[in-house]
Amino acid sequence: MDTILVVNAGSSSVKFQVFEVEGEGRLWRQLKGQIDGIGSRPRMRASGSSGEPLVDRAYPIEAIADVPAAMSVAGSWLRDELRINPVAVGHRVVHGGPDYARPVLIDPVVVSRLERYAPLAPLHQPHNLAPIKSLMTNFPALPQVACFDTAFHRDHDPLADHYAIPHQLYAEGIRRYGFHGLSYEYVAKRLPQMAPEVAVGRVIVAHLGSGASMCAMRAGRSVESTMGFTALDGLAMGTRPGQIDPGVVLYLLTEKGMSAPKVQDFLYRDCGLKGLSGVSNDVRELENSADPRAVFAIDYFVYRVGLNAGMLAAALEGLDGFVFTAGIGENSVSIRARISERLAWLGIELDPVENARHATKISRSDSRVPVYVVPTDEELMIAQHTLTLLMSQPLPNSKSERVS
Ligand SMILES: Nc1ncnc2c1ncn2[C@@H]1O[C@H](COP(=O)(O)OP(=O)(O)O)[C@@H](O)[C@H]1O
Ligand SMILES: CC(=O)OP(=O)(O)O
Ligand SMILES: [Mg+2]
Repeated sequence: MDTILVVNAGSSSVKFQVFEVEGEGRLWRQLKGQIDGIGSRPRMRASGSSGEPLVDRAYPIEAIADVPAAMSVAGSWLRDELRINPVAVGHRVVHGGPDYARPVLIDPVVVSRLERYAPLAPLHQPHNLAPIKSLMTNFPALPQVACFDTAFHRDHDPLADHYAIPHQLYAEGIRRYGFHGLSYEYVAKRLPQMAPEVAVGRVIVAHLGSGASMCAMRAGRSVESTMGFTALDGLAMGTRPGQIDPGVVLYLLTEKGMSAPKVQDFLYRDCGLKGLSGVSNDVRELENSADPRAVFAIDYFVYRVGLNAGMLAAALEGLDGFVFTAGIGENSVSIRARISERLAWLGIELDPVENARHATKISRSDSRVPVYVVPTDEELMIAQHTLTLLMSQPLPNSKSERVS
């Protein structure tokens, strides 16, 4: 059986899926799993093709202290316990820089180019590249494909992807890229099946996870994003502040005497919900906490989502639909309700019963703007891109020939 393994390292989770490749390029999901709660309550869960549980293990916080540790636990489980032996591996790589506007078959030149973007995504890029490099060393003939978070946003109008800085810096790659593109691409593919009349219009998609951003889509194409050059911008996140006056960064450097690496660590790891609450980066823990700072952190998150939705509605000059996705967007009934309340002025009216039962459409039938919950599937997008690239390439090993 030919299988494709997909690896998606986020900021608080490692997600993986295994797909069987059938003739004529069809994919069948064999296994879906994740280690989430990294930094709070690590837990590995996976299920098989019919949703049957394969594993459910909780770990002490220090047993899986970071993403590389999670990667190694998940890798051992797939390799040693399940004996997964894929014909290709597809990876989420957060930053494609100015070079990569679509998925690419990985070789050493690609890896060294992608390493240049590690400073632009220090929470992700090194973790995305580590398994690629280790598989390349141990299985040099194994095809690997990189799929980029930035790619879906690459058609932005120059007005949207420039900063107001001299053009020379844009040419050097200092641009507003936008992230979470694989998630938005999945939603853009799924929405026409659910609500074709909405999908052709102006839609805001709120990807609210540990990293969080929103995308303004017109007819399924990204026209604006809350994230920019790096995944620090926009909404407040688990450990990142979101939009912050660059003057604060200058102040930390010049007046507080923090070194540049210290400021980087601070902005990526100690701010956002974690910094504001002093309790946790994990929304589940904040929702269960009575600490006023935890309450404030969620209030802040909701407020900033509302503000940014206003900005994206302005970019779209109106709104025909709103979508929640990712860990918080798919699961938190109360945050969805509170954000929707803030967006009443845009024509959003939630149906509390449908919201509470996590229905696909959670707005009232008379809401001018319909609201949907679309569970994202970045891994499926990666598997599809990987297969498409495999089918267009002559492959080195015979086992993979059937795919092409
Ligand atoms: N049932 C839930 N209720 C509220 N928040 C949840 C729930 N499940 C997950 N989350 C939140 O989703 C976030 C993780 O989302 P996820 O999309 O997996 O992030 P990432 O991919 O960036 O690691 C965490 O803040 C977590 O607390
Ligand atoms: C880009 C980004 O923030 O990703 P994640 O949400 O997976 O951390
Ligand atoms: Mg994610």
